[in-house]
Amino acid sequence: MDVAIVGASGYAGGELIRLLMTHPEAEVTVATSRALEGRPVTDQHPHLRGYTDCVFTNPAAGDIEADFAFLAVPHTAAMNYVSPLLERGIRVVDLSADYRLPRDVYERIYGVSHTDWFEAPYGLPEISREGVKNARFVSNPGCFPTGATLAAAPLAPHAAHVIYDSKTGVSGAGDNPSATTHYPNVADGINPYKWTSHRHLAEMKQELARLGSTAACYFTPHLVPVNRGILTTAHILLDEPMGQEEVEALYREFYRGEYFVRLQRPMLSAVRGSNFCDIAVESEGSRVVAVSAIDNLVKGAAGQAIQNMNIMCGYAENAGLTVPPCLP
Ligand SMILES: NC(=O)C1=CN([C@@H]2O[C@H](COP(=O)(O)OP(=O)(O)OC[C@H]3O[C@@H](n4cnc5c(N)ncnc54)[C@H](OP(=O)(O)O)[C@@H]3O)[C@@H](O)[C@H]2O)C=CC1
Ligand SMILES: CC(=O)N[C@@H](CCC(=O)OP(=O)(O)O)C(=O)O
Repeated sequence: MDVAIVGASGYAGGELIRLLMTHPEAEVTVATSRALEGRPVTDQHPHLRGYTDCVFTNPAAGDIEADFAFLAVPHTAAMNYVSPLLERGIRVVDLSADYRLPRDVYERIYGVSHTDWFEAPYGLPEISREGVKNARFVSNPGCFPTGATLAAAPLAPHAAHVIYDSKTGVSGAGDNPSATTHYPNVADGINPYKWTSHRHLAEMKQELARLGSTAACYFTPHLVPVNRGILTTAHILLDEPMGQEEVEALYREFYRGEYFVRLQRPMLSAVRGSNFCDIAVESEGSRVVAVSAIDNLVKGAAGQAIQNMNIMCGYAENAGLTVPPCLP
């Protein structure tokens, strides 16, 4: 199957190329970048030298030739590609935020008008796999909502309040340098940002509701001096107290058979480069602390997008996603 990656020069696009190299059914035949048109992909992604001869191109949306396309471009850019691709029979996973929320919520939170909105399945397979099967278009979740929702999901129907506290690596901000990501501003520090107003909060609320929860939901992210990974501590305040054994049994049952969820002590280094989400829980009665670790560029972006492609196309769900993590 020929695969196009739109936005292939970015961090998420680079990860799509890397991971798809080991996919038995998919081959990257189109890698787009406006700024790097005509340059070898390995100029931007030198770690892939020897693995690909691809050259960046810059086709119009209606001229992209492929069986499947990933959109790894910023929100507001993705919405220009979806319909032209679908109209030509190309299946699509969008990694941006453009189709994750109802239109009015999206427009309010992102402060833009959506020019091509329609409802799309939300591709967090461990929660909503059925909607992804046989879909022609899937919206890939945000990185924070992925780790947060997976941490709290088994307890969602029993929760009165869910407070997510996340630590994220700097690659979450993409490869465009800024004052926020400038080395001296990140190194040796832990910086909370958007304490009560991060744009991913709406997605977190949406996913708790999908799980049958009426819990109030709060979220504060922190930038930490690591390249990759999101560690989320979910404080789940329960309606009724629950003991440790009961909580552990609930998580084991909820995630039974889920290849990408491992119930073990979460460490960013133990999931790095992989599509795993590691989760552990501890109960103190009416509060359960659930901690998850993901790689923001893999389970939080490119890996989950490939997982969705696999489900959409009927491939093994872990095809192209079996390379072990790279601790330390
Ligand atoms: N980084 C992360 O951890 C995560 C990212 N995402 C989402 O994935 C998408 C990509 O993120 P990331 O890789 O970090 O971003 P980067 O900034 O690293 O890369 C963006 C890519 O999109 C291209 N691009 C930018 N603007 C446009 C445009 N208007 N039209 C077409 N192409 C464009 C860029 O190349 P060029 O300018 O040369 O065309 C580049 O290839 C974003 O929507 C992001 O929110 C989702 C989850 C996690
Ligand atoms: C460190 C950092 O800046 N992280 C980004 C993560 C957002 C992201 O990746 O965007 P998606 O909505 O596509 O998931 C942020 O907090 O905005």
